[in-house]
Amino acid sequence: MLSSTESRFAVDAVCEAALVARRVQSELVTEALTKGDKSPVTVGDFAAQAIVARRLAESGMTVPLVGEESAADLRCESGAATLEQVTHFVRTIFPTATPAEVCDWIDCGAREPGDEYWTLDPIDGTKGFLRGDQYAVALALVQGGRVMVGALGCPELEKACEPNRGGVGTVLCAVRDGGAYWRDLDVSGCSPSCAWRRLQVSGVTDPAGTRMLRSVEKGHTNLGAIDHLANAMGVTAEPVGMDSQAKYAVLAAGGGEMLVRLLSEDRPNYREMVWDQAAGSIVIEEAGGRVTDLDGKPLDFAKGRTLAANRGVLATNGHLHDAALAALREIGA
Ligand SMILES: Nc1ncnc2c1ncn2[C@@H]1O[C@H](COP(=O)(O)O)[C@@H](OP(=O)(O)O)[C@H]1O
Ligand SMILES: [Mg+2]
Ligand SMILES: [Mg+2]
Ligand SMILES: [Mg+2]
Repeated sequence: MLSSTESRFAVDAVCEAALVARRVQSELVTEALTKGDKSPVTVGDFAAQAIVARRLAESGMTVPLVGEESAADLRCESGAATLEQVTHFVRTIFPTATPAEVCDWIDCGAREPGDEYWTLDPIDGTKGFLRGDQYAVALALVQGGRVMVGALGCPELEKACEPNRGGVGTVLCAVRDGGAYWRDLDVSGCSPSCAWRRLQVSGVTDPAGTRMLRSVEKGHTNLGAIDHLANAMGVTAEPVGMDSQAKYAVLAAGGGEMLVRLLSEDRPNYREMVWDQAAGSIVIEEAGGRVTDLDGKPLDFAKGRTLAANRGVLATNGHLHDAALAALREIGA
Protein backbone atom coordinates (compact mmCIF):
# COMPACT_ATOMS: atom_id res chain seq x y z
CA MET A 1 0.00 0.00 0.00
CA LEU A 2 1.85 3.13 1.18
CA SER A 3 5.13 1.33 1.74
CA SER A 4 7.59 3.08 -0.60
CA THR A 5 10.35 5.24 0.86
CA GLU A 6 8.87 8.24 -0.92
CA SER A 7 5.29 7.81 0.32
CA ARG A 8 6.42 7.15 3.90
CA PHE A 9 8.63 10.23 3.77
CA ALA A 10 5.80 12.38 2.37
CA VAL A 11 3.30 11.27 5.02
CA ASP A 12 5.72 11.71 7.93
CA ALA A 13 6.84 15.13 6.70
CA VAL A 14 3.36 16.56 6.09
CA CYS A 15 2.08 15.22 9.43
CA GLU A 16 4.96 16.78 11.34
CA ALA A 17 4.64 20.12 9.54
CA ALA A 18 0.84 20.15 9.78
CA LEU A 19 0.93 19.60 13.54
CA VAL A 20 3.41 22.49 13.93
CA ALA A 21 1.16 24.66 11.73
CA ARG A 22 -1.77 23.76 13.96
CA ARG A 23 0.28 24.81 17.01
CA VAL A 24 1.05 28.14 15.31
CA GLN A 25 -2.64 28.54 14.55
CA SER A 26 -3.63 28.05 18.15
CA GLU A 27 -0.88 30.26 19.59
CA LEU A 28 -0.03 32.94 17.05
CA VAL A 29 -2.34 33.47 14.10
CA THR A 30 -1.26 36.66 12.49
CA GLU A 31 -0.09 37.83 9.12
CA ALA A 32 3.70 37.96 9.48
CA LEU A 33 4.68 39.56 6.19
CA THR A 34 3.15 40.56 2.87
CA LYS A 35 4.94 39.20 -0.18
CA GLY A 36 5.75 41.02 -3.42
CA ASP A 37 2.48 39.80 -5.00
CA LYS A 38 0.58 41.23 -1.97
CA SER A 39 -0.25 37.75 -0.68
CA PRO A 40 0.18 36.98 3.03
CA VAL A 41 2.73 34.64 4.57
CA THR A 42 2.76 33.62 8.24
CA VAL A 43 5.12 32.15 10.82
CA GLY A 44 3.34 28.86 10.09
CA ASP A 45 4.24 28.88 6.38
CA PHE A 46 7.92 29.53 7.08
CA ALA A 47 8.17 27.01 9.93
CA ALA A 48 6.45 24.26 7.93
CA GLN A 49 8.75 24.77 4.92
CA ALA A 50 11.87 24.76 7.14
CA ILE A 51 10.80 21.48 8.78
CA VAL A 52 9.95 19.61 5.57
CA ALA A 53 13.11 20.85 3.82
CA ARG A 54 15.24 19.74 6.77
CA ARG A 55 13.59 16.32 6.80
CA LEU A 56 14.22 15.94 3.06
CA ALA A 57 17.91 16.82 3.50
CA GLU A 58 18.19 14.23 6.31
CA SER A 59 16.42 11.55 4.26
CA GLY A 60 19.35 11.07 1.92
CA MET A 61 17.09 11.60 -1.12
CA THR A 62 18.90 13.93 -3.49
CA VAL A 63 15.78 15.07 -5.33
CA PRO A 64 15.52 18.92 -5.33
CA LEU A 65 12.76 20.74 -3.45
CA VAL A 66 10.55 23.35 -5.11
CA GLY A 67 8.79 25.19 -2.30
CA GLU A 68 6.51 28.19 -2.24
CA GLU A 69 8.33 30.27 0.36
CA SER A 70 11.75 31.97 0.45
CA ALA A 71 13.68 33.29 3.46
CA ALA A 72 14.73 36.52 1.72
CA ASP A 73 12.31 38.64 3.81
CA LEU A 74 13.40 36.92 7.03
CA ARG A 75 17.06 37.68 6.37
CA CYS A 76 16.46 41.50 6.34
CA GLU A 77 16.40 43.54 9.52
CA SER A 78 12.66 44.08 9.19
CA GLY A 79 12.13 40.30 9.28
CA ALA A 80 14.19 39.65 12.42
CA ALA A 81 11.23 39.46 14.84
CA THR A 82 9.35 37.08 12.53
CA LEU A 83 12.48 34.93 12.15
CA GLU A 84 12.67 34.64 15.91
CA GLN A 85 9.08 33.39 16.06
CA VAL A 86 9.66 30.96 13.20
CA THR A 87 12.79 29.61 14.92
CA HIS A 88 10.80 29.12 18.14
CA PHE A 89 8.32 26.83 16.35
CA VAL A 90 11.01 24.99 14.34
CA ARG A 91 12.78 24.24 17.65
CA THR A 92 9.74 22.24 18.79
CA ILE A 93 11.01 19.67 16.24
CA PHE A 94 14.73 20.51 15.97
CA PRO A 95 15.69 21.91 19.40
CA THR A 96 19.13 23.21 18.40
CA ALA A 97 18.05 25.03 15.21
CA THR A 98 19.55 28.51 14.82
CA PRO A 99 17.87 31.38 12.92
CA ALA A 100 20.56 31.14 10.21
CA GLU A 101 19.92 27.41 9.79
CA VAL A 102 16.17 28.00 9.61
CA CYS A 103 16.70 30.47 6.74
CA ASP A 104 19.01 28.04 4.95
CA TRP A 105 16.50 25.19 5.30
CA ILE A 106 13.66 27.36 3.94
CA ASP A 107 15.83 28.32 0.98
CA CYS A 108 16.44 24.65 0.14
CA GLY A 109 13.04 25.08 -1.54
CA ALA A 110 14.37 27.63 -4.02
CA ARG A 111 15.38 25.00 -6.57
CA GLU A 112 14.08 25.10 -10.14
CA PRO A 113 11.88 22.18 -11.15
CA GLY A 114 13.78 19.69 -13.31
CA ASP A 115 12.81 16.23 -14.55
CA GLU A 116 12.38 15.04 -10.96
CA TYR A 117 11.47 17.22 -7.99
CA TRP A 118 9.53 17.41 -4.75
CA THR A 119 7.13 20.33 -4.55
CA LEU A 120 5.89 21.74 -1.26
CA ASP A 121 3.13 24.13 -0.29
CA PRO A 122 3.97 24.53 3.40
CA ILE A 123 0.56 26.10 4.06
CA ASP A 124 -1.88 26.01 1.20
CA GLY A 125 -4.79 28.32 1.93
CA THR A 126 -2.85 30.85 4.01
CA LYS A 127 -5.92 33.12 3.96
CA GLY A 128 -8.01 30.26 5.36
CA PHE A 129 -5.32 29.66 8.00
CA LEU A 130 -5.55 33.33 9.02
CA ARG A 131 -9.36 33.16 9.21
CA GLY A 132 -9.28 29.95 11.28
CA ASP A 133 -10.69 27.94 8.36
CA GLN A 134 -9.27 25.13 6.23
CA TYR A 135 -5.61 24.89 5.17
CA ALA A 136 -3.30 22.08 4.09
CA VAL A 137 0.36 21.11 3.98
CA ALA A 138 0.86 19.71 0.48
CA LEU A 139 3.89 17.71 -0.69
CA ALA A 140 4.31 15.83 -3.96
CA LEU A 141 6.95 14.05 -6.01
CA VAL A 142 6.98 14.86 -9.73
CA GLN A 143 8.81 12.77 -12.34
CA GLY A 144 8.82 13.58 -16.04
CA GLY A 145 5.99 16.11 -15.67
CA ARG A 146 3.67 13.64 -13.85
CA VAL A 147 2.88 13.57 -10.16
CA MET A 148 3.91 10.17 -8.76
CA VAL A 149 3.32 10.60 -5.01
CA GLY A 150 1.28 13.19 -3.14
CA ALA A 151 0.43 13.81 0.51
CA LEU A 152 -1.93 16.33 2.10
CA GLY A 153 -2.03 17.16 5.79
CA CYS A 154 -5.32 18.89 6.66
CA PRO A 155 -5.39 19.83 10.37
CA GLU A 156 -8.90 21.31 10.24
CA LEU A 157 -10.57 18.61 8.17
CA GLU A 158 -12.53 16.39 10.52
CA LYS A 159 -13.12 13.59 8.02
CA ALA A 160 -12.00 13.35 4.42
CA CYS A 161 -15.56 12.91 3.15
CA GLU A 162 -17.17 16.07 4.60
CA PRO A 163 -16.24 19.74 4.36
CA ASN A 164 -16.49 20.16 8.16
CA ARG A 165 -13.96 21.60 10.58
CA GLY A 166 -12.75 19.96 13.76
CA GLY A 167 -11.50 16.68 15.14
CA VAL A 168 -7.90 15.54 14.97
CA GLY A 169 -7.48 16.44 11.31
CA THR A 170 -6.86 14.24 8.30
CA VAL A 171 -3.85 13.08 6.29
CA LEU A 172 -4.13 11.72 2.75
CA CYS A 173 -1.61 10.03 0.52
CA ALA A 174 -1.69 8.72 -3.04
CA VAL A 175 0.83 6.80 -5.13
CA ARG A 176 0.54 6.59 -8.92
CA ASP A 177 -1.23 3.32 -9.76
CA GLY A 178 -1.24 2.47 -6.05
CA GLY A 179 -4.47 4.12 -4.87
CA ALA A 180 -5.30 6.96 -2.49
CA TYR A 181 -5.80 6.59 1.26
CA TRP A 182 -6.60 8.66 4.33
CA ARG A 183 -6.33 8.40 8.09
CA ASP A 184 -6.45 10.66 11.16
CA LEU A 185 -3.68 13.26 11.21
CA ASP A 186 -2.89 13.09 14.89
CA VAL A 187 -2.37 9.45 15.85
CA SER A 188 -0.38 10.16 18.99
CA GLY A 189 -3.00 8.27 21.03
CA CYS A 190 -3.17 5.71 18.20
CA SER A 191 -6.84 4.80 18.21
CA PRO A 192 -8.19 2.23 15.72
CA SER A 193 -8.69 5.08 13.23
CA CYS A 194 -4.94 5.37 12.67
CA ALA A 195 -5.43 2.66 10.03
CA TRP A 196 -5.38 3.80 6.38
CA ARG A 197 -8.68 3.72 4.52
CA ARG A 198 -9.03 3.76 0.76
CA LEU A 199 -10.46 6.87 -0.91
CA GLN A 200 -13.10 6.52 -3.61
CA VAL A 201 -14.82 9.33 -5.50
CA SER A 202 -18.61 9.57 -5.56
CA GLY A 203 -20.65 7.58 -8.05
CA VAL A 204 -23.00 10.44 -8.98
CA THR A 205 -23.60 10.54 -12.74
CA ASP A 206 -26.44 13.09 -13.06
CA PRO A 207 -24.99 16.61 -13.51
CA ALA A 208 -27.98 18.06 -11.62
CA GLY A 209 -26.79 16.23 -8.52
CA THR A 210 -23.32 17.76 -8.57
CA ARG A 211 -21.96 19.13 -5.30
CA MET A 212 -19.48 21.81 -6.35
CA LEU A 213 -16.46 22.89 -4.30
CA ARG A 214 -14.76 26.23 -4.84
CA SER A 215 -12.34 28.71 -3.27
CA VAL A 216 -13.60 31.02 -0.55
CA GLU A 217 -11.45 33.89 -1.86
CA LYS A 218 -13.09 35.66 -4.78
CA GLY A 219 -9.66 36.87 -5.92
CA HIS A 220 -8.64 33.23 -6.51
CA THR A 221 -11.50 32.30 -8.83
CA ASN A 222 -14.57 33.78 -10.54
CA LEU A 223 -17.64 33.35 -8.37
CA GLY A 224 -20.06 34.80 -10.96
CA ALA A 225 -18.84 32.40 -13.64
CA ILE A 226 -19.13 29.46 -11.19
CA ASP A 227 -22.82 30.35 -10.77
CA HIS A 228 -23.23 30.42 -14.57
CA LEU A 229 -21.51 27.06 -14.80
CA ALA A 230 -23.80 25.60 -12.14
CA ASN A 231 -26.84 26.90 -14.08
CA ALA A 232 -25.53 25.47 -17.36
CA MET A 233 -25.20 22.04 -15.70
CA GLY A 234 -28.60 22.29 -13.98
CA VAL A 235 -26.93 22.04 -10.56
CA THR A 236 -29.36 22.68 -7.72
CA ALA A 237 -27.08 22.69 -4.62
CA GLU A 238 -25.16 25.87 -3.68
CA PRO A 239 -21.40 25.52 -4.33
CA VAL A 240 -19.46 24.97 -1.09
CA GLY A 241 -16.60 27.41 -0.42
CA MET A 242 -13.49 25.82 1.07
CA ASP A 243 -9.91 27.05 1.29
CA SER A 244 -6.90 25.04 0.16
CA GLN A 245 -6.44 21.55 -1.25
CA ALA A 246 -8.63 20.30 1.61
CA LYS A 247 -11.39 20.54 -1.04
CA TYR A 248 -9.42 18.05 -3.20
CA ALA A 249 -9.52 15.70 -0.21
CA VAL A 250 -13.30 16.04 0.05
CA LEU A 251 -13.76 15.37 -3.69
CA ALA A 252 -11.46 12.31 -3.51
CA ALA A 253 -13.47 10.96 -0.57
CA GLY A 254 -16.82 11.32 -2.35
CA GLY A 255 -18.01 14.37 -0.39
CA GLY A 256 -18.41 16.38 -3.59
CA GLU A 257 -18.37 15.74 -7.35
CA MET A 258 -16.59 18.72 -8.87
CA LEU A 259 -14.15 21.50 -8.12
CA VAL A 260 -13.19 24.23 -10.49
CA ARG A 261 -10.55 26.96 -10.47
CA LEU A 262 -11.79 29.56 -12.93
CA LEU A 263 -9.58 32.53 -13.77
CA SER A 264 -10.43 35.60 -11.72
CA GLU A 265 -11.52 38.73 -13.58
CA ASP A 266 -8.65 40.80 -12.18
CA ARG A 267 -5.96 38.21 -13.09
CA PRO A 268 -7.19 36.48 -16.27
CA ASN A 269 -3.67 35.38 -17.22
CA TYR A 270 -2.92 33.77 -13.86
CA ARG A 271 -1.21 30.40 -14.10
CA GLU A 272 -1.49 27.88 -11.27
CA MET A 273 1.61 27.13 -9.18
CA VAL A 274 2.79 23.49 -9.20
CA TRP A 275 2.58 23.18 -5.38
CA ASP A 276 -1.07 24.32 -5.42
CA GLN A 277 -2.13 21.37 -7.61
CA ALA A 278 0.36 18.50 -7.47
CA ALA A 279 -0.60 16.64 -4.29
CA GLY A 280 -4.33 17.34 -4.60
CA SER A 281 -4.51 16.19 -8.22
CA ILE A 282 -2.93 12.75 -7.65
CA VAL A 283 -5.14 12.17 -4.60
CA ILE A 284 -8.23 12.76 -6.78
CA GLU A 285 -6.94 10.70 -9.72
CA GLU A 286 -5.98 7.74 -7.54
CA ALA A 287 -9.42 7.87 -5.90
CA GLY A 288 -10.92 7.37 -9.38
CA GLY A 289 -11.52 11.00 -10.36
CA ARG A 290 -10.29 13.07 -13.27
CA VAL A 291 -8.25 16.30 -13.28
CA THR A 292 -7.61 18.55 -16.29
CA ASP A 293 -7.42 22.22 -17.06
CA LEU A 294 -10.48 24.18 -18.24
CA ASP A 295 -9.80 23.07 -21.83
CA GLY A 296 -9.68 19.37 -20.90
CA LYS A 297 -5.88 19.14 -21.19
CA PRO A 298 -3.90 17.11 -18.62
CA LEU A 299 -1.95 19.21 -16.09
CA ASP A 300 1.69 19.43 -17.22
CA PHE A 301 4.10 19.67 -14.28
CA ALA A 302 7.18 19.95 -16.52
CA LYS A 303 6.85 23.65 -17.35
CA GLY A 304 8.63 25.19 -14.35
CA ARG A 305 7.16 26.60 -11.14
CA THR A 306 3.80 27.29 -12.81
CA LEU A 307 1.46 25.17 -14.93
CA ALA A 308 2.36 27.43 -17.84
CA ALA A 309 0.68 25.19 -20.42
CA ASN A 310 -2.66 25.01 -18.58
CA ARG A 311 -5.55 27.39 -17.92
CA GLY A 312 -7.28 26.93 -14.56
CA VAL A 313 -8.25 23.53 -13.17
CA LEU A 314 -11.29 21.24 -13.40
CA ALA A 315 -11.50 18.18 -11.18
CA THR A 316 -14.47 15.84 -11.02
CA ASN A 317 -15.45 12.34 -9.95
CA GLY A 318 -14.79 11.38 -13.61
CA HIS A 319 -18.44 10.62 -14.47
CA LEU A 320 -19.27 14.34 -14.71
CA HIS A 321 -16.11 15.54 -16.41
CA ASP A 322 -17.35 15.68 -19.99
CA ALA A 323 -20.56 17.42 -18.92
CA ALA A 324 -18.52 19.98 -16.98
CA LEU A 325 -16.18 20.62 -19.93
CA ALA A 326 -19.19 21.10 -22.22
CA ALA A 327 -20.73 23.56 -19.74
CA LEU A 328 -17.42 25.45 -19.50
CA ARG A 329 -17.43 25.81 -23.29
CA GLU A 330 -21.05 26.91 -23.22
CA ILE A 331 -20.38 29.75 -20.75
CA GLY A 332 -17.12 30.71 -22.52
CA ALA A 333 -14.93 30.16 -19.44
N1 LIG B 1 -5.38 35.12 -8.82
C1 LIG B 1 -5.30 33.86 -8.39
N2 LIG B 1 -5.96 32.86 -9.05
C2 LIG B 1 -5.91 31.59 -8.62
N3 LIG B 1 -5.21 31.19 -7.53
C3 LIG B 1 -4.52 32.12 -6.85
C4 LIG B 1 -4.53 33.48 -7.23
N4 LIG B 1 -3.78 34.16 -6.34
C5 LIG B 1 -3.31 33.25 -5.45
N5 LIG B 1 -3.75 32.03 -5.76
C6 LIG B 1 -3.46 30.75 -5.10
O1 LIG B 1 -4.61 30.24 -4.46
C7 LIG B 1 -4.17 29.42 -3.41
C8 LIG B 1 -5.23 29.15 -2.42
O2 LIG B 1 -6.30 28.53 -3.06
P1 LIG B 1 -7.75 28.54 -2.42
O3 LIG B 1 -8.36 29.88 -2.68
O4 LIG B 1 -8.43 27.43 -3.14
O5 LIG B 1 -7.57 28.28 -0.96
C9 LIG B 1 -3.02 30.20 -2.83
O6 LIG B 1 -2.15 29.30 -2.19
P2 LIG B 1 -1.44 29.77 -0.81
O7 LIG B 1 -2.49 29.98 0.20
O8 LIG B 1 -0.56 28.58 -0.55
O9 LIG B 1 -0.65 30.99 -1.15
C10 LIG B 1 -2.38 30.87 -4.05
O10 LIG B 1 -1.22 30.23 -4.52
MG1 LIG C 1 0.93 31.83 -0.66
MG1 LIG D 1 -1.11 27.26 -2.12
MG1 LIG E 1 1.09 28.34 0.57
